[in-house]
This record gives sequence, structure tokens and C-alpha cells, in this order.
Amino acid sequence: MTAVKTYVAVVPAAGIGSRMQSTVAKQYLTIGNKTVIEHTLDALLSHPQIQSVVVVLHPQDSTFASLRVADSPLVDVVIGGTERVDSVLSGLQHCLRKVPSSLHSWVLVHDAARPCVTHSELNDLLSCENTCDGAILAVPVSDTIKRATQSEKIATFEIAETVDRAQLWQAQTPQFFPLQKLIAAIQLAQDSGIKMTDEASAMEHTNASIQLIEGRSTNIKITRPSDLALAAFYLSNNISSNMNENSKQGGNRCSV
Ligand SMILES: Nc1ccn([C@@H]2O[C@H](COP(=O)(O)OP(=O)(O)OP(=O)(O)O)[C@@H](O)[C@H]2O)c(=O)n1
Ligand SMILES: C[C@](O)(CO)[C@H](O)COP(=O)(O)O
Repeated sequence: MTAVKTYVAVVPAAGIGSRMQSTVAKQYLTIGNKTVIEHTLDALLSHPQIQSVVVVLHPQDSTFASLRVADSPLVDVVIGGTERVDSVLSGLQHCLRKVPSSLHSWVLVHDAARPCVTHSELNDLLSCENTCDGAILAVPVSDTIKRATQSEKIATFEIAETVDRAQLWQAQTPQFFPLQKLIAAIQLAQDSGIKMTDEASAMEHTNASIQLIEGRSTNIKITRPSDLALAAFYLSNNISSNMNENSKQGGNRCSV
């Protein structure tokens, strides 16, 4: 039987969730009997091809250590930085320090705030290794897109133009790249003062061929208050599909 290739996932979880308008950081809000981050880590660690995760925490995070998942041998913790990209880089550099031979291995980066990712989407993404220079989950834009302009009269926004959406996709995570190339690309982009809101932004400056893998609109990033109820609704369906898929694959992982 051929060995199943496994990967490390870096999970940026060092944000403060300001747009959530909650006193609790959104990764620690609860859905059902678990926090958002526990749902996310369960979705990742129950996939047979995800060997471990590196969770990147805020320097003042005093919550994660109290979660049962924090005791898992499959979970490493590092401290993040001011911007998401700084946190991601911290996680990637930990991967390299821990396993120097993983220099050319591919790595996943997945937002802690995206708990609804399914094994089916992970399978589609992981199958891209070596067919391109990297791949991300994304969904084609379905709404009409307007470019906004701040109106002088009142502090609102007005339509500046309608943007052709034929070639517009909404990037999600996980994003999947060779570890060493991603580290180098992020460091080069940072040195060049390039703003990065995702990993692909950095790799795009290395003329890498990055594949858009059509994911699902249910793989939402919990960002604003209304997203929590939506994620809870999706999770009430996704969990069963992940467990079914995991057993289908003969997965050897159960939720931690
Ligand atoms: N300095 C940062 C900022 C964000 N993140 C993580 O990156 C993911 C996506 O970021 P976002 O949705 O923007 O989270 P926040 O930065 O917490 O939200 P906000 O921008 O509303 O403050 C989240 O899991 C968040 O915890 C991180 O690890 N380090
Ligand atoms: C990485 C990401 O989730 C892709 O859509 C998004 O860019 C994160 O942005 P945020 O402002 O850090 O939430």
C-alpha cells in the first residue's frame, strides 16, 4: 500500500477580531460545544493527510492553553505578530526550525476563523501538489461588484464604477505552497513594502503559477457578528460530511 503523503498546517490565530465587535476574540467564540478554533483544528486534524498543526497565537493569548486540543501532540504553538502575514511567517519559520528537511515540503496555511472547511475541499487542494507552484481555495464572485468612492457630502460611500466580475474570485484558505519558497516570497515582499493579506499575494510577485481551486461558499471566514450564526448553520451540516469522508478514506484520525 503506498504511503499517504502528509502535511503540516499553519493556523494563524493571533488576531483580535476587531470587526467582530466582541469582547472575546472571535477564534474563542463558541459554536455548539466547541470554540471556533477547536472546530477549525478538528476539521484539519481529522483529515488523514494533515500530520500536525502550528497554531500562531497573540502574545497575550491566555485562552488557548485551557483548551483540550492544546495538549495534543499534533499541535505546536508559536507567537504571532502585528499583521496576519507576520503571524504566518512566524508559523512557517517554526516548521522549518522543527523539521529542516521540510524545506521543499508543501505547507498549508488556514485561518483559525474558517471553521467550516471540509475534507472534500482539502482533498481538492492537496491534489494540486506538483501540478503548479501553489494553489488556494477560492470561489468565483457571484454578486455584482462595485468600486466605491467616499462621498464628500456625507460620510457614506457612493458607486464609482461597476467592476467586470467575469475574472474575479474571492480567495479563501487553506492556501498551499512549498514551505521554503513561501518563506522567501513573504520575506522579499515584506522587504519591498508590499502589503499582503494572503500568502498568494507574496507568491504572485515571484511569477509563480498559482492555481485557483474552486471551493465552497460555506468556507466562510468569521469576520463580522452575523457570520457566527451562519458558521453554526454550516457546521451543523459540515461536521457530518467530514466524519463521513474521513471514515470513507479510512482516515486514522479522530477529532482531538
Ligand atoms: N496579526 C494577526 C492578524 C490576524 N491573524 C489571524 O488571521 C486570520 C484572518 O484574519 P482576520 O479575519 O482579519 O482576523 P482578525 O485580524 O482577528 O480580525 P480583524 O481584522 O477584524 O481584527 C484569523 O484567524 C486571525 O486570528 C493572525 O494570526 N495574526
Ligand atoms: C487570507 C484570507 O482569508 C483570504 O481571503 C484573507 O485575506 C484574510 O484577510 P483578513 O483581513 O486578515 O481577515
